[in-house]
Amino acid sequence: MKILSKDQVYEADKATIEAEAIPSINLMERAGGYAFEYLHQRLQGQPVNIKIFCGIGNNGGDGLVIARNLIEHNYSVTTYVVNYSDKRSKDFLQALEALKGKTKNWPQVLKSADDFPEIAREDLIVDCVFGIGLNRPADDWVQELFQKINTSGAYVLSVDVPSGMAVDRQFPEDTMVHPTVVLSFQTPKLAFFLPQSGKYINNWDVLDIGLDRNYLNSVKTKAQLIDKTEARQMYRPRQKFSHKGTYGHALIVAGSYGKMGAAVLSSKACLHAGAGLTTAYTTRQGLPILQTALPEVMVVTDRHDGTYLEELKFDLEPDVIGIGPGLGTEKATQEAFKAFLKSNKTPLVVDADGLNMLAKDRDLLKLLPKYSVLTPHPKELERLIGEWNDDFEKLEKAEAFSAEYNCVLVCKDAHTIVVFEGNYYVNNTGNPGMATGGSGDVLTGVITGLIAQGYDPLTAAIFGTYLHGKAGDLAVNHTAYEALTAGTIVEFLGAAVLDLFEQPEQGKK
Ligand SMILES: NC(=O)C1=CN([C@@H]2O[C@H](COP(=O)(O)OP(=O)(O)OC[C@H]3O[C@@H](n4cnc5c(N)ncnc54)[C@H](O)[C@@H]3O)[C@@H](O)[C@H]2O)[C@H](O)CC1
Ligand SMILES: [K+]
Repeated sequence: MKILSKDQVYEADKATIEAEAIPSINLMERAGGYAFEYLHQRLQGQPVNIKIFCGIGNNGGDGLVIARNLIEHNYSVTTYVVNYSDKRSKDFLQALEALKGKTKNWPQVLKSADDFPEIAREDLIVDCVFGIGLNRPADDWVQELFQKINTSGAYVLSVDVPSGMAVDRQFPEDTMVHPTVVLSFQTPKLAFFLPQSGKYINNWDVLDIGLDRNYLNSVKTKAQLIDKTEARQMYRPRQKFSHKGTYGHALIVAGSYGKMGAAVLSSKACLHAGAGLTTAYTTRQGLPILQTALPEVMVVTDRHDGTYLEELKFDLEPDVIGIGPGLGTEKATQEAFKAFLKSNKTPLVVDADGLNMLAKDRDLLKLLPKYSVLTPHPKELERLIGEWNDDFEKLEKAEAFSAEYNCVLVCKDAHTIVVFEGNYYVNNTGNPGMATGGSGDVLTGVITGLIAQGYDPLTAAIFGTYLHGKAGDLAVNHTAYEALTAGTIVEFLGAAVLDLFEQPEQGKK
């Protein structure tokens, strides 16, 4: 699904008004009308006290349209205008006139914290204070209102975006409404998926407000959300007349003393992702461990007898190499890694200590083959690209890094974002149970296994991230977040592939 930027939403707005030759108030009526229907379907006339907080721009105007529709359907509604400015948008004023024509309970104007109403737990809050037009932090007293809403315990429906959240930058934390659900017009907003704002957004829905199809179909967005529809299109079916050679040979370079589990997990994930052959390269001590844990995996070892890798030489011609899990960053390993990179031409997936070694000796970055996949978690990413001030700057820096070193950067997080050639592929699977040791090793194995089969590195990174998260989601249906382990994620990789072709159950999104 395309994730439109703020400018693109305004352009889509304009394109719709032009294509349909309608005044802009019609679009507000449509957006507010659909938002009302969304609420009405769920409320079914329940006698709940609805408090609608409106700003003075078009988001506020949407709130007034929602209020009028609710009043027309006999809901108990109180409307407030949060007077953070004396200006009013044209459509807001029109929506206000229409509301005043329907009720004697005209909106109450709030000018300071003294004017705030009580908010009860049982109330339903409709948040229309700011939409995508927010361009600076809200005034202190308006932020106090957001805090009051947040601590009320009431159900909060934010219209388009949670008020106080900017869609194209990050304001200081804790200044936004924390919604129960966001009903976003036409497109989810990128900030929903970034940790600083996204941590407050647990539920969101997109409301199709009928913006111009031609515009929506042709617009190129920097960001897109990867869900089942997108992932399904990436899947490459197995061929009838195929053999293990068809699906490639993957090499996993991983493990050291006490961290052999990393080698086991990533090799196993590589197998389950469908690589034709998987070989693990590890220390001699690792041999019995891997051979016992995974009879399907071949093992090649360092000829030394140390607790960590001292040499990275093998007499194989793999199609792809996944390198890094559990390797450690001992000097000898670092030297072996450097020597390996100097001569290696095979596509790489680099993770964990592989990334740490790259960050320690940045000259090594230039030795990476084109389109290598790097899979850093936030701390590893910081070691590679330096500190960032906010989530948007992080993405800009990641983009610059990916361009400089010609690599696919998989920025792992609750919503992992794959960054490549100026595009952001935002993953929409996964859950907090996956924040557990070894989960990253599994992702490395999956991406490596997909590249072995012939998926290009970008697709492997995006699709692998999706499958990994989906496996975690399916696994957690059988257990608590707390009890989910990396090993269980591997066990559900097959189910994640099968799920690509399952229709959603009725009534379930
Ligand atoms: N295509 C669509 O999706 C449609 C969206 N609609 C709604 O319109 C808003 C955007 O409306 P806009 O008037 O541009 O902005 P806001 O209502 O978010 O903000 C109002 C106004 O306030 C000023 N401002 C910004 N920051 C501050 C601040 N901190 N303090 C004071 N004033 C501030 C600024 O001038 C803004 O313009 C969108 O989210 C949808 O809800 C349409 O109704 C239908 C089509
Ligand atoms: K809002």
